[in-house]
Amino acid sequence: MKSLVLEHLAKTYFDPYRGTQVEAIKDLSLTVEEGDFVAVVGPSGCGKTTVLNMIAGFVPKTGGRILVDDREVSGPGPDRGVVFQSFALFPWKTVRENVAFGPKMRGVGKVERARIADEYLEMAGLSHAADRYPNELSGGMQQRVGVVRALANNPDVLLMDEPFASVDAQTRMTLQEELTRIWEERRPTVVFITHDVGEAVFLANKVVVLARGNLLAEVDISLPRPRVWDSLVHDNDFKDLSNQVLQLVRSA
Ligand SMILES: Nc1ncnc2c1ncn2[C@@H]1O[C@H](COP(=O)(O)OP(=O)(O)OP(=O)(O)O)[C@@H](O)[C@H]1O
Repeated sequence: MKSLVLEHLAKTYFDPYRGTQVEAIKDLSLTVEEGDFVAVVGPSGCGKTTVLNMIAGFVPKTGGRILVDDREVSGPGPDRGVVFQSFALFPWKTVRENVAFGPKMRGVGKVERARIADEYLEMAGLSHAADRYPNELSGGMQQRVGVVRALANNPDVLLMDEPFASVDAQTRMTLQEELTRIWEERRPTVVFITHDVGEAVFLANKVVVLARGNLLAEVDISLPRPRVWDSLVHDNDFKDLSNQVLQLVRSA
């Protein structure tokens, strides 16, 4: 089953400062199968965030089609969950209320949405923080809440835009391992944008390399799971794949 299909997607911005058009995405076609984990990499300005924002429905496309589960996307919707670099949690709500917010918007009753929130919080090792407020949590914990808040909505596609870029290196590795564990357990369809080639290869089943608004390459990552840094960091296949993707990004 195909969860997400991009067909000849294009985006041209108007740059008001220069008075010129910017072709951010030229002609991009891509299929993401249900339950797949795709990471998108490429040099700064190649159009990664533009693609994600078009899939999310935040930025209107200027050409092509986006299909989620065979339905054409025309704006934001609960079928697509988004996790940003900034945590974007509601500061006046507890962690449990933040996670329960999506189910609440979908009309899920109070008892059931608290149950859903507690289930996801337990999965992310956050049960102890359920009654705390976001400003009482570390950046890494806030980002964990951001991830499970998006998952609790049961989206068809989870869109992640450099979600771990603003936490320290140690926390980032822990979050990457947790995300792979959660993904293996729930198998959501994920599109994950990152600058970090190692992160992309560690997390994904497929790495997509963009270059100047076009698809440059798709690299299958068939490393065994579960993936943990302690073993992968010494793994020759991991090193070879990371080098292959790095060369592609550098040639882009
Ligand atoms: N709102 C906008 N108006 C005009 N041009 C834009 C706008 N947003 C992005 N662009 C341009 O579109 C191109 C792609 O930008 P985008 O942010 O999608 O790239 P990116 O690969 O995500 O970059 P980075 O890795 O630096 O975040 C760039 O040339 C950028 O300057």
